[in-house]
Amino acid sequence: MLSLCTIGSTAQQVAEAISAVLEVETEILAGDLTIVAGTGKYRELIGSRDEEVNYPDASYLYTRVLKTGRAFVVEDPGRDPFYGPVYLGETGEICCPIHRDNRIIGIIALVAFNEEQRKRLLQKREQLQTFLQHMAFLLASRVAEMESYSQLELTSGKLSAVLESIHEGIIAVDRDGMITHCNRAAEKLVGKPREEMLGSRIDDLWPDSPLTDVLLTGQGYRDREELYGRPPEQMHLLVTATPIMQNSRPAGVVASFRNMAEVRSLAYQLTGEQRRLEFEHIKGISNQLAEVKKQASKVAQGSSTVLIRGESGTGKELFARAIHHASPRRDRPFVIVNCGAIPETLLESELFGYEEGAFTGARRGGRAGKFELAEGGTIFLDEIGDLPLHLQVKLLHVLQRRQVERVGGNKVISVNVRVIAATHRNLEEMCARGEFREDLYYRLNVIPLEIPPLRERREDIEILMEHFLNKYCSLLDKRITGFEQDVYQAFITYHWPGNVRELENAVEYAVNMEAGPVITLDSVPARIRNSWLREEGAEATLKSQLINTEKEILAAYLQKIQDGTMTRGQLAKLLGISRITLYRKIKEYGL
Ligand SMILES: Nc1ncnc2c1ncn2[C@@H]1O[C@H](COP(=O)(O)OP(=O)(O)OP(=O)(O)O)[C@@H](O)[C@H]1O
Repeated sequence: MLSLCTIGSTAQQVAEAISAVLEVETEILAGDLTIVAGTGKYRELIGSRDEEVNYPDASYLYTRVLKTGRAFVVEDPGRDPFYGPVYLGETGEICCPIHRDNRIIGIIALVAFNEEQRKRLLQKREQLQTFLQHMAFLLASRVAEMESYSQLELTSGKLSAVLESIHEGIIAVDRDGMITHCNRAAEKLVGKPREEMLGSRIDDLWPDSPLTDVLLTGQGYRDREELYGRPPEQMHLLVTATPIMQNSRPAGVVASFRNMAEVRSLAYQLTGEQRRLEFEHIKGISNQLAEVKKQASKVAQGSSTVLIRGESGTGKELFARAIHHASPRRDRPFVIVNCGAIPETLLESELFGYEEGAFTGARRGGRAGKFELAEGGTIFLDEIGDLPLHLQVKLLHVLQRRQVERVGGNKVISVNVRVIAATHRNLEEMCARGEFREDLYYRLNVIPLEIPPLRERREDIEILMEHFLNKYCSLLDKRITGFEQDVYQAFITYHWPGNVRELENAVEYAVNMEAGPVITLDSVPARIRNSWLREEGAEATLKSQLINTEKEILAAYLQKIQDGTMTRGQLAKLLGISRITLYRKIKEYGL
């Protein structure tokens, strides 16, 4: 609660006005007996404390006023037992407490310093006491007023600290649409200093602003997407507008808004794909793979469109992710659209979004497309060869103008998105057959990257096997240390039509099946095992043919030894082998 000291100048004006009219001196004291205002001899004492405070135990006059809350009249200070020291030459006094909310916050006193003044006081003592009570009430009201004002100031200070600290832009307008408040975030989003905004009309700042409707109807709304400005500087905002009602009529509107791209980016960070993928996560030691990685990391820095070609499962998506995460867009969304997996009827709205009422079942308020969701980041258009012709035209427009138009709408939304497309199909042949637009092909093929199939880089197989073995052992909580030699051979010779994806699946299968400490041929998928056994079978036949031939040759010569036409030593020499080897072979073949 504020003290009387806070209204010192008002109290002084009151004291002087009273003295001027009544021709006696006036003294006003706070609850701790500090002299707040005074006339005559008291004027010099303002700010000091009344002499009475030096007699704290005595029930002197002012202490009694404060304790009892009553008014007192002192007819003769020198003889009054409660008056205390008459140190200024007082001859008479009327004093009255100043109440505020059941508490006494001070005293107001009329003091006589000569006989004439004393008479004047005592003659009209009743009226003067009532008068003092009114003055006391006036002073107390002023203190209350000051208190409300300082509370208001405090609240308003807190409120503006809150407004300044939030990330949302805030703009408030009065009933005439004049901007009365705005915060730092609003200055940043709108791109104008607050001095320019305050006092100007919202319509001038934001033509066709939705806030004008709220002023008219008194109906606010939450989280509605609105466009601010004109392309190319147009901004896509998420706005909440709340009317300020007074006597059931809108007296103003407060709008809070955020940049849609930031909202999405936040949503992406909180809920979306977080997997960061770097080039070092793309495993392999082949020169071919190293070359593609080198090219990809070079192009990552720019924002040109990339077209990744390669058979299914070669790692096209992996490369797209690595490019995004090595690029300056790494903290923005990486959005994937598989053009081959989404039904043609849905693909358009998936890519470009739709407006409310665009078709039956369209969501209220419409929905943003993947291009908008990727704002500031990268969109990965997988299986681009499957994009229907009519969407190829639309995509071409988006790539040329960097703007999207939602299905069923006429708003044009600027987008800043890097495009990485991928396909396993032969786009040149498709162009020749008229299935793929040539102009789009050239737009996409700015930076081509070709990932060779696994069978053309067999050096990568062993390292990939070990990489996936570690991955699935930790996922499945298994302790398998490696592969049997046969399994390596089987994997290296297999033709891998499904590329790395097939290899990954094969290792996952084997880790699941294997009960021992190393992966054996029995645990690998049958198609890989059988393919290997067939190869091994072919090898075995050749070996056995050689053995048979060797056997036949040896048998023929042994006949000569039996005939006595040749000795064993001569035969060994003739065949170019040692006598010991000859004996071993005779024994081995049972000759
Ligand atoms: N070099 C590599 N190192 C580690 N993992 C890889 C590698 N190449 C591919 N993979 C893995 O193989 C699987 C298939 O890769 P990805 O999906 O990138 O292939 P894709 O070419 O995009 O396939 P599709 O054309 O069928 O979409 C993924 O699980 C990926 O993590």
